[in-house]
Amino acid sequence: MTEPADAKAVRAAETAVAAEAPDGAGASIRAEHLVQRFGSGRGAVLAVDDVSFELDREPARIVSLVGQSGSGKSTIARQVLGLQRPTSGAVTYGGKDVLRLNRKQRSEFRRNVQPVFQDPYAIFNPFYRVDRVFWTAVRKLTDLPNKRAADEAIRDSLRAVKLQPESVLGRYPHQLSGGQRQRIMLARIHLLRPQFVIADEPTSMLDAQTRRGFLDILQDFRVRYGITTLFITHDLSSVHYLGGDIMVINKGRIVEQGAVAEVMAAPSHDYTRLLLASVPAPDPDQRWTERIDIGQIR
Ligand SMILES: Nc1ncnc2c1ncn2[C@@H]1O[C@H](COP(=O)(O)OP(=O)(O)OP(=O)(O)O)[C@@H](O)[C@H]1O
Repeated sequence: MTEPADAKAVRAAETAVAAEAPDGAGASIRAEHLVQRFGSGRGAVLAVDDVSFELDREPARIVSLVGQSGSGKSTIARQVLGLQRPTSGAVTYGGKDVLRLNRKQRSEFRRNVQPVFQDPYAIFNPFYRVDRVFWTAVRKLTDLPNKRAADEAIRDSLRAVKLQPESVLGRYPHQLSGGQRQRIMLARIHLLRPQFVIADEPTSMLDAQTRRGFLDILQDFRVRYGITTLFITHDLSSVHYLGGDIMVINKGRIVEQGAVAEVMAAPSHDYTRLLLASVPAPDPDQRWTERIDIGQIR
């Protein structure tokens, strides 16, 4: 069985050695003129078309990347995580190309930039208890002094995302709900305290109440621990709820960006207006599912 791409990404994020990881304070992530072309000739797809942006640490922010299915969002997430080599352009962390980091810098990057994906089930190995997710992270990415301290930290992290340690530890992934599995990934983030979270459609499989809880935790992490999140979604209701900044992507190009409140109040691009018009209400409990016709928009 081939390993799911998301599991590979989390495993890659765990190849760091904690002892080697300096704190990288103040480092920012920059996407510089990213282009991604898949295939060649008539079948070629231009998935990402000259995309640039910066994710700062101070102040910590939530930056949402919003667009329809196929607009290039996941490709950008993979580029930012160093999992996809751009056709041209680069992603830098602390001023260095993420694909050209030396061992020590890569270790720092892997520790400080953590992914969260849509389907946490793909991350878990069904044959192991969920505890393993934490113990692998503890072993590879933290410098907790002993087993007891690690166990306490894991339990703290579970409580921080409103999970009862006793009701999840010792269980297998299939014995938990989708919302619980996704919270476990948040608990893992809480344990690791990275500088950045790259969250690719993390809430699209969750019901309304669980989704709201998830968004509240991301916000809490920003305020409490200064974690900046790139929140990738096609759900404008969640973006409205989160606030912060928004980048709107259409056919691989960022067509509009700015503060969520401003862009939503006065969108300047036709595509953003269409997206907004299709939202039933700016409330994460009312999910945005309608398909819109973007054929005319450039
Ligand atoms: N490895 C690949 N090989 C070929 N084409 C690809 C590959 N990955 C993505 N694409 C294409 O690139 C375009 C952008 O895909 P991407 O997954 O980045 O979009 P997305 O906005 O994340 O979509 P969704 O919201 O459905 O996940 C799509 O046309 C997709 O088919």
